[in-house]
Amino acid sequence: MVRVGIVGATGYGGAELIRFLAGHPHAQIANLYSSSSEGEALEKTFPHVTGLGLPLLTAIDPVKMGADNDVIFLATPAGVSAELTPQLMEQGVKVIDLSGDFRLESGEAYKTWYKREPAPAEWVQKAVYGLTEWNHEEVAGAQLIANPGCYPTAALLATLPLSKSGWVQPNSWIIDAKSGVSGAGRGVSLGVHYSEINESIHAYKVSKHQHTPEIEQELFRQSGQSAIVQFTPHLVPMTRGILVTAYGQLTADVTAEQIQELYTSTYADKPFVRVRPVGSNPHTKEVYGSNYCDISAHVDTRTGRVILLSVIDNVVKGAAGQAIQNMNVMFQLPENAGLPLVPAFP
Ligand SMILES: NC(=O)C1=CN([C@@H]2O[C@H](COP(=O)(O)OP(=O)(O)OC[C@H]3O[C@@H](n4cnc5c(N)ncnc54)[C@H](OP(=O)(O)O)[C@@H]3O)[C@@H](O)[C@H]2O)C=CC1
Ligand SMILES: CC(=O)N[C@@H](CCC(=O)OP(=O)(O)O)C(=O)O
Repeated sequence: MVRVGIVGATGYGGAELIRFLAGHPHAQIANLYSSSSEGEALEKTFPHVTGLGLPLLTAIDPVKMGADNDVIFLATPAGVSAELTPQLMEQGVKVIDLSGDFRLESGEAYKTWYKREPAPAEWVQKAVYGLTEWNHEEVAGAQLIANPGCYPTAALLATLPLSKSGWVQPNSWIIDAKSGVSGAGRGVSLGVHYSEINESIHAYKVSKHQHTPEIEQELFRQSGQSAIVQFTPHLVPMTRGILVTAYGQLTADVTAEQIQELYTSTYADKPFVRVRPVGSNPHTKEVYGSNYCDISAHVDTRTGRVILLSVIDNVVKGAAGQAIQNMNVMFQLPENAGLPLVPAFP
């Protein structure tokens, strides 16, 4: 059994890690760490985990944590893992970071978009970007995984096959995205106050969102062509789910059926990407609570654009589910071990 430690267990990412790991056939929750609730039972924060026999929350002590776990998930805010990770890795333990601290290769870019100091470059270099479907081999050999951001997961799985094919002008991508409120985490603020967001929708961080350079970096890494993307996130009054609508200018007369064929073959052996029929419109509810990313393609012959639709559950494929998928690959376990295959519907 893989011994798992979770830092940030009292947050949404932590709660979802526990939901999947509690039923994982090859992993056991060995330690739960908290910076605020040391000595408490997690049931006090999350009654929904009552009866799982979880360990009590203990204090974060990076010097001890390496020996007590085979892998540690860091489901913590930006800046925390930059500090903890080097100390943990020096003890040989594997680390899967759900935050953005190790995703951007450029420290300058991190500073610009996250508005804080980057992790030391020598540690950032050790990180493998954990978009499992595209980096399987590197993930298998990694000690440190930078788990992708929620929006980049939905956007990259949708745009990468076409970016690589050369059928779309690289600088033409426009990525319009909508997210449920759990994407902002469990912390309370006016921006997620029920009466301010319910029955309303708004864009935020227009042209300034920290996932923009992450999407551009990975489009370049996988396709070899640099791309400047226009990315606009929106907050919608639902709990979970992301819908990405990606528009790209086609360079050739390509039909939706040809694009469908490209996507079907690209993702043929990938258990968590479902290519939906040409012209269909996936709903976030159809992946709710699951690790799936569902993608469909439309072609508008009038404008010469492809329109890709991509849906995920932000806390699952966008965070905890993908993190466990990466753990499975790192420990040579079945890629879907512990991850539910059928979404909760309705
Ligand atoms: N929610 C989502 O859909 C997604 C989130 N992410 C990223 O994953 C990470 C976790 O997100 P999420 O679970 O939503 O966030 P939450 O705010 O829900 O939880 C974060 C947890 O981190 C712990 N924490 C806070 N400050 C510190 C600190 N200084 N040192 C150690 N631990 C701390 C807290 O637990 P305690 O007080 O017990 O220590 C808290 O419960 C974030 O980086 C987020 O950006 C990525 C993709 C999607
Ligand atoms: C709805 C909402 O607020 N979503 C968050 C998701 C980003 C996130 O989780 O942060 P990192 O991926 O950078 O760690 C946001 O837009 O900032």
